Amino acid sequence: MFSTAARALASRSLPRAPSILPPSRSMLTVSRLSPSVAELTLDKAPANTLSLEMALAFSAAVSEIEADPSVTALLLRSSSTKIFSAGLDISEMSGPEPARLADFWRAIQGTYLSLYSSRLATVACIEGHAPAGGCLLSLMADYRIMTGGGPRIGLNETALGIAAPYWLKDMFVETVGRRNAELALLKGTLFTGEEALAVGLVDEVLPLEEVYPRAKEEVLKLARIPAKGRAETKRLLRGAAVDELLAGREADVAWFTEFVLEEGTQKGIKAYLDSLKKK
Ligand SMILES: CC/C=C\C/C=C\C/C=C\C/C=C/C(=O)SCCNC(=O)CCNC(=O)[C@H](O)C(C)(C)COP(=O)(O)OP(=O)(O)OC[C@H]1O[C@@H](n2cnc3c(N)ncnc32)[C@H](O)[C@@H]1OP(=O)(O)O
Repeated sequence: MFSTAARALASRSLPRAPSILPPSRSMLTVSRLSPSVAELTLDKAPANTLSLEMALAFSAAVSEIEADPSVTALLLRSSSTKIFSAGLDISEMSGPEPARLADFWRAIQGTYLSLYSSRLATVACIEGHAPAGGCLLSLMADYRIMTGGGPRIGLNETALGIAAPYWLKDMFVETVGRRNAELALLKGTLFTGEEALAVGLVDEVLPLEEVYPRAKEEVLKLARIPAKGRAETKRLLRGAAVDELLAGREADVAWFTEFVLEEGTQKGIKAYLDSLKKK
């Protein structure tokens, strides 16, 4: 839906190095809920983490769905009801090879550029946990429906000793408002569904068994809204944020790689990864 030039710039900046594996579709499945509604299911056990390959596969799948003019809406979900996505694959950032680390971040930027700027009506069906990069995936959708009670969602980067990039922080601020965002980002809060609803991070909270049926109902409803007006409205709402990242993409890559490669960050990442594995 954004300008052809912006699109071309976005795709030209995606990793093209021969060392990068082609996007694998085994981590994702794409199906149809109706002739005009696609369903994209994250299916990378055990936690739907965003590795380089997963991030590339995600953007490629969104672009392919968008390229079909008969599709007007997209439902994003996970094959697991326990974990929507555990966020960035931390092993990508532990002792990384710098060129791959830079490609990894370009691919993460690419997930944002593909879905946040999509002409499609998008609904995130969040049945399980969605911390950090998992929250990022859901924030890019137009509407979020989450399970109440158990799973958590939010940007917990600060609690991990890191910071969310400005474009993720901005999307969070746009969604929950400045003060709620400051409180949550500075503490690294992970919200229950009910708490997330109270700050506007999600739009509906339901018992697990009702989340997917309701998400389907909503996406089928959104698919009926006239596509052109909706796409232009999304461009007016989100175009400036997307263009800002497109213009400063490599500076953002430099920020991320420098931060991750620092000795202190590396120690923290290794300790966190070990703690996850020992759980
Ligand atoms: C550290 C980054 C450094 C610098 C980055 C700088 C800027 C970028 C900033 C922001 C963008 C976003 C960042 C992120 O997304 S960082 C990742 C944040 N994610 C988390 O903190 C979640 C970690 N996971 C969990 O808390 C739990 O797994 C969860 C509650 C989601 C589910 O719990 P459950 O008990 O059901 O499963 P587990 O046994 O814990 O996990 C299963 C399996 O998966 C592995 N796992 C989980 N999460 C990750 C991950 N994010 N990366 C890699 N691996 C992960 C876990 O170790 C288990 O593996 P195994 O023991 O081998 O089965």
